[in-house]
Amino acid sequence: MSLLRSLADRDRVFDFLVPAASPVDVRHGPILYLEDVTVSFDGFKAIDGLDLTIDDGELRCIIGPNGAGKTTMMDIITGKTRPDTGKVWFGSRHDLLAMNEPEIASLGIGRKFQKPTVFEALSVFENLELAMAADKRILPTLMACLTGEVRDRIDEVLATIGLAGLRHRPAGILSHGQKQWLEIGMLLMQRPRLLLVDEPVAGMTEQEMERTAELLTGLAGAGKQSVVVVEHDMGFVRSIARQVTVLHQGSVLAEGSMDRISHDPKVIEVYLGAEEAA
Ligand SMILES: Nc1ncnc2c1ncn2[C@@H]1O[C@H](COP(=O)(O)OP(=O)(O)OP(=O)(O)O)[C@@H](O)[C@H]1O
Repeated sequence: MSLLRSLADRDRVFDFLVPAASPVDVRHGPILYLEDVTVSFDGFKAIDGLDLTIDDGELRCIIGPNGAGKTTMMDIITGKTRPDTGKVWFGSRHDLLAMNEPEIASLGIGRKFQKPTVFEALSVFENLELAMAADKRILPTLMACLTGEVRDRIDEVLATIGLAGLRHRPAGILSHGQKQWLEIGMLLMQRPRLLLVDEPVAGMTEQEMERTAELLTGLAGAGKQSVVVVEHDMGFVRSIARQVTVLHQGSVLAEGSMDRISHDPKVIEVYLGAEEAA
């Protein structure tokens, strides 16, 4: 019972809890499109005329000072926060502003929050099994015999996240970094098209950071999913970024390669100067 209760309590929306949706259409455009999005909290504009385009298969880093609106932007994409104005589209078929949080998750938008929330008493394998998208209801998922297809998918994900050797160990014994990879693996079980990842390397060792860089670049490189990473660690951003978007006061201050961004006087003034001084 406690397992079912913890499932219901979690921030994350599991794909198997909601009906399947029609696939994203990226034949003629980006996978994610935000136009002139604005949201106010008690008169304060946390997001102010935000435009953002993410191409299919892209790995994008979002940086910006505290309070720039990064988390609010993720909340808008996943349906947690409803903007006052603007457009938010997933491919050319799905208007995300017309959908609720579980519906958006079922489209294949997975979100990884900063803190890992794996089920510590379950094994690594069982955590992945639980996250499997094959069955849409909880109880049959927990009780069903594993099909070969599910086992294959779990093996594939275990190899991707580098935890194959720990498959039968309880998730509770994993290091912080390994828990983060397991949670990314749980999202991958649902075969997402877009992964939103919030500060993945906070609290990680250098080695874990390197492994996480390989994991995220590999996911986007394989072309099966697009990845949006919000991160403060500039060394990590430098190691993975192709395109970087800098948010400031709820809108885009600058966008481009890491090299271009790090020489932009506006970015240095509001963000990089402060980061390097810290
Ligand atoms: N529910 C809310 N009610 C009131 N104000 C909010 C709410 N959520 C966010 N804000 C405000 O909106 C602004 C943007 O916050 P947000 O958390 O999106 O920034 P951030 O870029 O993610 O910051 P950080 O890097 O510190 O996580 C902040 O000034 C914050 O205080």
